[in-house]
Amino acid sequence: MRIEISRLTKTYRGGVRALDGLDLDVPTGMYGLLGSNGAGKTTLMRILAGLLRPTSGTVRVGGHDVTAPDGRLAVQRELGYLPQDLGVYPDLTARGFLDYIALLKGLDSRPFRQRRIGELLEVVGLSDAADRKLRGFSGGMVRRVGIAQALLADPRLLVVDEPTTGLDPEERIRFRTMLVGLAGERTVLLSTNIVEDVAQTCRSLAVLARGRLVFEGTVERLVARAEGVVWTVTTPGPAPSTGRVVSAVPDGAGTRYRVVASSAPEPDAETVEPTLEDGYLALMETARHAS
Ligand SMILES: Nc1ncnc2c1ncn2[C@@H]1O[C@H](COP(=O)(O)OP(=O)(O)OP(=O)(O)O)[C@@H](O)[C@H]1O
Repeated sequence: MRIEISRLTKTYRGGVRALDGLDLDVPTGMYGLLGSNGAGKTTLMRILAGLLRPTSGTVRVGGHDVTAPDGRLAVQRELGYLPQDLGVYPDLTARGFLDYIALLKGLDSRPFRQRRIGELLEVVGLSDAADRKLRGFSGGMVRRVGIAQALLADPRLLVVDEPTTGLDPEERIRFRTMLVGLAGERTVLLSTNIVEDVAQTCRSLAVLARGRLVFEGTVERLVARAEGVVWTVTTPGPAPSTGRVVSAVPDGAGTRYRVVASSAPEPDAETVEPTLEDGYLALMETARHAS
């Protein structure tokens, strides 16, 4: 299910311009949306979900215009949304909570709800915990309940906003692998500020900075942005003063620095293969200097 965004602007009351003339096409499959804090990701997700009106511009999801009342209803039927701050009722069980949300979504038939909820608990790997109260769930388990509620109406578009923040490494990996499994025929739009999550799950991505699109394309293309500008150097002295230090690891009597810089940060620095994180940092450096 394709998302077509054209000249999208959102200015909040008070004057903050969260989206500034955004043009973006999102294809079917798993798609990453990266950006630092305040870049406009949540604003975009909320507009897609029909929860927030843009100031101007158009957003079409599967051909329906989200900004028109008819279109918004059509899109809401096709879209599942996991917000950053999904509130759950700690005294409900996972099954009870999903049943409650299903009723709110208008799934009136009890046998249908029971069957659907059973299937979804299986999909998100929570069948064994289905009748436990949410109070005792880990962060990753709560997010998986969140995905299950987003999938209740079997949407063709799944929008997930920073779902792995605060999860431990194993939960993060399990969660993002589950998202890949859900992509297939669906579009899964994964908004995050964790570069590694996109590197491990998406073929293509967009990067936002201050409400503008600063990159759109494949993961390989963003990695290539850092070709020839990632260096390592080991020194007993302080960190190199040019470029952006990506990592600093104690190494013998000194420290091994990984640096993104347009020229060698030290005479004996050597270039290394870039990662997506390096590509992202190189891009952000360029975007910062351009503004
Ligand atoms: N309701 C609001 N009223 C006024 N300004 C807002 C509101 N919501 C967001 N903003 C501002 O809009 C900008 C974009 O915020 P948004 O939450 O969309 O960014 P984000 O990329 O999701 O950030 P984060 O990664 O921190 O969640 C920020 O400057 C933010 O302070």
